Amino acid sequence: MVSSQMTRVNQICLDSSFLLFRQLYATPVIRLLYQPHTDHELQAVKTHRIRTPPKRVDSTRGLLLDHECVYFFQKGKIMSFEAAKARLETAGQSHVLQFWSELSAEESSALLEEISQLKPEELLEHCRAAVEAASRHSSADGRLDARMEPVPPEFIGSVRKSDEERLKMWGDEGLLQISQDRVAVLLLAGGQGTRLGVPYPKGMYNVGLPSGKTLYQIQAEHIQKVQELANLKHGCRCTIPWYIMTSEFTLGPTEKFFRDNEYFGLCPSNVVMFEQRLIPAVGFDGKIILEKKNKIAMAPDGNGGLYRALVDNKILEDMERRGLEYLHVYCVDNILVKMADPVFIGFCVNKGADCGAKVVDKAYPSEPVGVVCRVDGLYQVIEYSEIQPETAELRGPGGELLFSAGNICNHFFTRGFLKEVAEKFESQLKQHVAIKKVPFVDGEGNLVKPTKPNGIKMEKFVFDVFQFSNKFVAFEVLREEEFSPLKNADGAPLDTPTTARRSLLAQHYRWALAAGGNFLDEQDKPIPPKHRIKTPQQSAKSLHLYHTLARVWKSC
Ligand SMILES: CC(=O)N[C@H]1[C@@H](OP(=O)(O)OP(=O)(O)OC[C@H]2O[C@@H](n3ccc(=O)[nH]c3=O)[C@H](O)[C@@H]2O)O[C@H](CO)[C@@H](O)[C@@H]1O
Repeated sequence: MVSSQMTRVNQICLDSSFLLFRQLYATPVIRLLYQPHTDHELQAVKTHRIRTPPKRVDSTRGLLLDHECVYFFQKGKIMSFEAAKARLETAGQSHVLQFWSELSAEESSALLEEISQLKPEELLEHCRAAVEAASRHSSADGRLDARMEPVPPEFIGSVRKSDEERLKMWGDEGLLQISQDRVAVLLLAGGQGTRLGVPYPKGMYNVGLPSGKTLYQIQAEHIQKVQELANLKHGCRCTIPWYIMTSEFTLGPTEKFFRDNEYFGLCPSNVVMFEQRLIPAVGFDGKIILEKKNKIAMAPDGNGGLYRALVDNKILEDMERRGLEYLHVYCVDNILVKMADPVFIGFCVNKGADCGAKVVDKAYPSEPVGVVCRVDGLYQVIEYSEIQPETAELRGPGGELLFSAGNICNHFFTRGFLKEVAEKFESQLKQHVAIKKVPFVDGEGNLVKPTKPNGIKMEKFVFDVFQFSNKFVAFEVLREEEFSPLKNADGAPLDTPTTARRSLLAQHYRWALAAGGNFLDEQDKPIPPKHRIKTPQQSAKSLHLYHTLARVWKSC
């Protein structure tokens, strides 16, 4: 059995170091401490005839060698306790190993694995930047309000203000690009969804529709429908690949959910899941927070972690290999999201944009959506948590909100632009700071749930690349057709499962009416069209537009 007094703890690579190790030490018996679960590990077990453990499954990734050394896999690097110690010392974080002597073999290997993913220089810089950002956070220095200006109207396309012919032209362009396999969608699904409060990824949520469909299923079916429309119009068999960015918290359950549901009819090779990085939470003293004796408090690096994850996981190469030129990036929780929307894609392509954002008219000044605007002449989103209430309430000459372009986290990027961002600008992306209550272990190893904020979490935002664009465009869409986010649990006034469900049902009701449908009651008597299910923002003008859009989609 594993001795807790380990003499050596090392980390090896399955591909080369593993074999080297076998030759050097001529170790006859190798046993896994956990059930292999990735293809890579299963393959290694077969190739190297590693003895798998009895039914005991550990969360650690370790190999037990018969002379009481614990080795474990980690992407080709070798890490010993000494190396980990040196690494942490360089970064001023030696306290991470303070409980080392108390850890079991499994616990220590898990901690080493975590440390092996942190580069000392980056860690040092991360902790320094976190403390600096936190001190700026509480002062007014970093505020951009005084330098904000609205997006000039000529840079905003609008469903509301465009005639049927123009919408059709954009829709046709979008479908043409889709039919030529040049368009993919990318879902940002690495967030922890803390506000909704469910222990599984948000995309698996069922808002209580009569069909019982989850957000993931609705999205998968949407992809299929757009492919079908393009195929019908152009007589082709096109594919819209679906990239899904997850994090350590969401990858496993998301993969399983898709497998269990047979990818909702999509071809698994066209659903590409990858993981964004996690970064440590930092205390106000610049020290990494330990959430367990052997576990650093880690969180995803924000949805702007996308750009690093695209490189880490070779997604841009995958796009190039598939001949993809345009990417529609969106967030997981908007039940009305129109993925690969031909009108939006066509609009952006037609304008020669390398970067674009869908927006809706903000419903009220304090609505929790970012606003698309310009700061010192560059396009930017100022997040709802970073704008001052006085600025959000500013009004133009006609009484309309000055900063009304509400970001709905629907972005268009060309592959060329993403490549440029990844190569040149990723490291310049702004770090946003959130001061949070982060549970931690105290010096005696007791778990403490803080009553006031004690930790700094740093995040990058997906829209912070707008400033690097050569041609940015915004596209205003109808809220009632395209935006109903699921953020909070039922009981909250807005953005709940109930509001999401109602929005989708109301949309389908309008579509049925627009298509000439009638609704019958239980006695088969026609029910007069009900306008009371309209969402508050609906107007007679937008009702007209549903009809126009329905016609455009039908004719595409
Ligand atoms: C930073 C950002 O985009 N903010 C937008 C986001 O705010 P909001 O605060 O709602 O952002 P969320 O935290 O829900 O994240 C948006 C999306 O990013 C994903 N995610 C988040 C964190 C992470 O590390 N990895 C990751 O993939 C989430 O899973 C989600 O799909 O949506 C609102 C509309 O609903 C917009 O008005 C906000 O401007």
